[in-house]
Amino acid sequence: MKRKVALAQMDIQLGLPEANYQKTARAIKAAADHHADIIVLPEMWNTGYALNKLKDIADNNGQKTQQFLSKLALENKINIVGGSVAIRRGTSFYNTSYIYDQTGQLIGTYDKVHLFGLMDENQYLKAGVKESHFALAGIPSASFICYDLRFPEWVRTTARHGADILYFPAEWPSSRIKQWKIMLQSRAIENQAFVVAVNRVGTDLDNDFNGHSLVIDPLGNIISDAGEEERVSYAEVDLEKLAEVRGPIPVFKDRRPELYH
Ligand SMILES: NC(=O)CCC(=O)C(=O)O
Repeated sequence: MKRKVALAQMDIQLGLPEANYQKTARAIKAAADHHADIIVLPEMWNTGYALNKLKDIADNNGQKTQQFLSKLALENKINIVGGSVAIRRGTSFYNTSYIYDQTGQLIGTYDKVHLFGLMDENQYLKAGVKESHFALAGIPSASFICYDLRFPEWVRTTARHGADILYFPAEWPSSRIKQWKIMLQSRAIENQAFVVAVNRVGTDLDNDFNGHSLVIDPLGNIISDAGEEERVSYAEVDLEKLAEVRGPIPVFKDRRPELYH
């Protein structure tokens, strides 16, 4: 089974949701025109890291984003891993993913579990507490958000329930892009899964972002690197490869969880 994945490596307008919704809609339509099965968006694509303005610009209960993604998924017959958006739920703010299938049904949600202090998330956001599992385009999958990448124990905790593709939407600054690549390759190898990771480009008040959205196979080979420009990039994932990798080295079967503390 093969699937074409589109990676929306976008610039994000800081604190300007309307402009970002419009750009995201264009990216989703472009991916559908290229006959992609799945499109993946970056982290916090509605607001960027305008965290001190969340009271005014966060999406209330994620309602606008949910309607927007559902409609675009259905109209364009495309599966959407909705990166993440800043939302308000009750009196708290979250960094939240919504995942839609191509009929416009919400099939997964995820609140970022590990908040990134260097970008002040811990001052403004509440952390999630749950794993995300979903079957998208017929593929058992799991999603994380950016800094979650640095916690292999969390990725493993989720992946051990079975995930053929691990999604990592991000706003990962260029100063640490070497670490981004190495850790994404590591998560792919150790979990014997494809990794699809979408980073933004552009700048905000504190950071420069240079993309390098990646698709990585279960052996850690980079299948596609979107480079440093704003673009929607495409890659094909061949799920047959999973059995070839997992058969001879069955790491999930060989785990010794009784020894891990
Ligand atoms: N938005 C994020 O979570 C950034 C994480 C990051 O840059 C890191 O180095 O980790």
